[in-house]
Amino acid sequence: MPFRIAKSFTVESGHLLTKHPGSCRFPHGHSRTIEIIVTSDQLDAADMVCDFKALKAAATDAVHRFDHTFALNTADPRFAELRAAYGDHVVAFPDTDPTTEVLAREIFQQVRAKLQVPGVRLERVRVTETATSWAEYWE
Ligand SMILES: Nc1nc2c(c(=O)[nH]1)N=C([C@H](O)[C@H](O)COP(=O)(O)OP(=O)(O)OP(=O)(O)O)CN2
Repeated sequence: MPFRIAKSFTVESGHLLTKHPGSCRFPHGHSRTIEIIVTSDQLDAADMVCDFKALKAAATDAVHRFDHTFALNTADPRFAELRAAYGDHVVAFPDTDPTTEVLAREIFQQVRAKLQVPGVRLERVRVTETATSWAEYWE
């Protein structure tokens, strides 16, 4: 797979980590960059892996889910109350903390299901947490 391209997105994303021993167990937010990275053995008739717009189309819903929303473990005692108050702006993670690793896995699985370009493979998804930390998921 000698060719690799990526499309990046930025979201304003809130969460808390119920299992974290430090300050991350309290509500806080991140300006996250989400990178969708795909590979291909060859270029198409337009001399591209695929149009960047195809990556944007495949990733928009998965990325938008985390923009100006709050990701929360359903086991958090306040989950039901917050979901009732804020609806889909509280994104449910069943009995799982929405760590950066978990977000990367979730986005990877959603984008892979939507990306339908012959010969193009979703290689990985990288999600930043802060300016100095990120997580990737691939299969
Ligand atoms: N492996 C992971 N570790 C941590 C996660 C995570 O999702 N995966 N998340 C957090 C917190 O959400 C925290 O906001 C980010 O942690 P960190 O990078 O340590 O942030 P700091 O700004 O405190 O970094 P410094 O470089 O130490 O200032 C924690 N860990």
